[in-house]
Amino acid sequence: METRQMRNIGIMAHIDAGKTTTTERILFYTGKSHKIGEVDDGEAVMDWMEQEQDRGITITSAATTCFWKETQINIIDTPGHVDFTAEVERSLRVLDSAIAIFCAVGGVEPQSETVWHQADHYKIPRIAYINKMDRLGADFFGVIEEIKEKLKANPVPLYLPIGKESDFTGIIDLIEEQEISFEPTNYGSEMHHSPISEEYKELCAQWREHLIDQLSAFSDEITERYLEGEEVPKEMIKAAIRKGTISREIIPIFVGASLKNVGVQPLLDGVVAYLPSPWETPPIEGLHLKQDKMVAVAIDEQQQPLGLVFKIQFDREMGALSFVRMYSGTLKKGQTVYNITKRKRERINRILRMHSNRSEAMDSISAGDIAVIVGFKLAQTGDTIGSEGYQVSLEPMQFPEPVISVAIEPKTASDQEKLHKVLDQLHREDPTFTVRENVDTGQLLISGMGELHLDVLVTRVIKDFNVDARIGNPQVTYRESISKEHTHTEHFHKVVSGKETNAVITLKVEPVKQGAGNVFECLVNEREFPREFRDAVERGVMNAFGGGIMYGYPVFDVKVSLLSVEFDEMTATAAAYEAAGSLGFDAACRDADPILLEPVMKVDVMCPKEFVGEVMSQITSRGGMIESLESKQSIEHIRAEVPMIKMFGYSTNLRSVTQGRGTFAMEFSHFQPKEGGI
Ligand SMILES: Nc1nc2c(ncn2[C@@H]2O[C@H](COP(=O)(O)OP(=O)(O)OP(=O)(O)O)[C@@H](O)[C@H]2O)c(=O)[nH]1
Repeated sequence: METRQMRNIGIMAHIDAGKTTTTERILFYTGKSHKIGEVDDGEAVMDWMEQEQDRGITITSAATTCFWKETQINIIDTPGHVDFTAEVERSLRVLDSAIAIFCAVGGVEPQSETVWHQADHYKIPRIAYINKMDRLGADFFGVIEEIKEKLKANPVPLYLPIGKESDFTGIIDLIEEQEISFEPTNYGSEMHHSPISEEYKELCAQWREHLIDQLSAFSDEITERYLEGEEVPKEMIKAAIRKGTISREIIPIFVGASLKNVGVQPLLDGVVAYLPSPWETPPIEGLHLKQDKMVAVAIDEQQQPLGLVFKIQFDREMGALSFVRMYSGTLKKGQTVYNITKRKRERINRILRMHSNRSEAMDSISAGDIAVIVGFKLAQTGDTIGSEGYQVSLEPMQFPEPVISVAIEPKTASDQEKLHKVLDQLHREDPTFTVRENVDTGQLLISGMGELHLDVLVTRVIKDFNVDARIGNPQVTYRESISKEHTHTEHFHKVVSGKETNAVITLKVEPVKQGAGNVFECLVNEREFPREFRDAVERGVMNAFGGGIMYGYPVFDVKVSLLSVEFDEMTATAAAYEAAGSLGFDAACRDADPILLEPVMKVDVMCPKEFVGEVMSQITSRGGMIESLESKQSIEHIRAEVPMIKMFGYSTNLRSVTQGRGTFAMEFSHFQPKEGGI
C-alpha cells in the first residue's frame, strides 16, 4: 500500500448550486489561492477562459492540485450543464471520488440527477454538501429526503445546520458532539468549537443515533456496542463512515454556505477522512492489444507506464497541454512515450502540476497522480499513452452524437487558413465537436451537442482566436437511411484518353437495426474478381455513405452487398469500379424508400405549479410527447421527448412563460424518421 496521501476528486453540481464558489473557497483555504475570487465579480481563479467569466458558469474541466492536512488533492472540475455531458463523462473516468453539491433551496434538480446517474455508472464514491443554507427557503431535511427518494441513495448526515436563512449561524458536528461557528476574517473564516447548546441537544442525540444505526450495517464492532448500550468510540465511527463511503453504501452529508465561508473546512476534512486514495480504488480494465484480451490495470508505480489523456487544452505559449491520469508506472521529463491509441511515439518536453494560479514543473508523474504533459503533438482526448512493450488500451471514451450544426464561413482568404487550423485544434480538445464540409457548396459545418455548446465554440473561434467569420443559423444534424431492400445493376462506361473503361456491378442495399452502423459485404469470389477492384467498389460505396441520398446528410444503418460483377480484364480499371460503387449505391438507395432521420431529445423541465399548464402546452405545440409529470412541494417536474428541431430557442420561451422560474435539461435520446422531409 502506498503511503502517500492523495485524492482525485471531482465536484459535481447542478448549475448555480455553488460549485465555483465552493471550489474557490477550497483553493483559498488550502492556501494555494491568495485571494478569494468572487464568481459575481467574474474573478474566479478556476474559470480559465474569458467567456466563462462572462457567463459566470464553469465550462471546461481543468485539474487543479491543492494540499490539505498532508494530503494532495487533485480537483478535476466537472461541468454541470447537459450540453457538456462529454466533458462530464471524461472527467468522471479519471476521478476516484466526488463531492456532490446541492443547493439547500433547489435540492435535487434534473441536471443533478443526470450527473448523479453518470457517477453511479462509473461507481464513484461520493460525499454530499448541502450549500446555500443562508438563502431564503433553505430546507436541509427536505434535500436529504430528495436525495433518498430521487437518487435512491442512502444519505447520512455528519453535520446539521444551526438555524437557516439569515439565521444560519453554524453547524453541529454529530461525531464530536460540538457546535462549530465560523467567524468572518479577512482570510475567509475561523472556526470556533463549543459544546452543544440546550436547544440542540435533543436534535443532535436523535441524528447521532441515526448515524450510528446506519453505520452498524458495516461494522460488527459498532453493532455490538450499540446493542449493549456502550459508548461507540469516535475513531470507530469514522472508520465505519470511510468503509461505507468507499463501498458506496452511504453518502455522508455535509452542510454550509460557501459564500459566507461557513462549512468548507469540515468538507475538506471529510475529503481527507472518508474519500479513497487511488490505491484504494478497484483496478480498471484495459484491452491488451497483442494478446487481444482484457486485463486489469491496478495502481502500481513499479509496473509498465499506462496513462489516459483526459483533456487537451491549448495554451498560446506552450501549445497543447495534455492532462494525463496515470494508472500504472512512471513517466519522466525528456522521455519518449508511445501513444498506444495512435500507434506513434511522442516526446515529453515538460511535466507540470497545475495549481489554481500557477504551474509547477515536475521531473516525473507516477501511478495514481494527475498532471499536464507538454510536448505531445498528436495526442487527443481519450488516448492511452504508455510503452511499445506493453500495449494496453484503456477503454476508449464513449461520446454522444452531435445533434446540431451551424455553417461557418471565413470572411477573407487569410481567415480561411486560420479557421481550418483553429477548428482542428478545437476538435482535438473536444471530440464531441466535429467539422464537416458540404461537398456541394464547400461550406464548413460545425456540429455539437446543443445550442450552448456551439455558441461557446463559435465565441472561442471569433473572440479567442480572432478569426473573422460569418455564422449561419443553427440547424439540426439529420441522417439518411432506407426503409426497404433494393437490388440495382450499375453499368459504368467511360472513355479515358481514348481508352474504353467499363465496370458492371450488382449491389443489394438493405436497412439494418438503428445504431448498427454501415456494412459492406462482397459475395463475389476473389478468383472471379481481383481484390484490387473489390476494394475499389468498397471505397466508392464508403464515400457515398457520407454524401447522402436525397438531402446530402450522412447515410447510416445500411448494409450493402456486392452480389455479382461482369468483369472484363481488358477494360477494367479501379477508377471505373470506384465510380460504379458510388453511383450504384446512390441509385439503389433512391429506389429503397429513403428516409430522413431526425434527432429526438429527452427534455426535463422543472417549474412552479402555477405554470405547469402553459409549459405542457408549449411542449405539445413543439411536437413533444409528455412522458411523465411529477410534483414535489410546489414544483412540477415534466419529462418529455421532443424533436431537436423544435427545441431551438426553447430556453427563452420557457423563461417567458414561467417568468424566469422554469429550468430545463436536455440530452440526446434517439433518431426517428421525419415526416414530410425538410
Ligand atoms: N446565498 C448564497 N449564495 C451562494 C452560495 N454559494 C454560491 N452562491 C451564489 O450562487 C451563484 C452561483 O454560484 P456558482 O458558484 O457560480 O455556482 P456553480 O454551481 O459553479 O455554477 P456553474 O458554474 O454555473 O455550474 C453565485 O451568484 C454565488 O454567489 C451560498 O452559500 N449562499
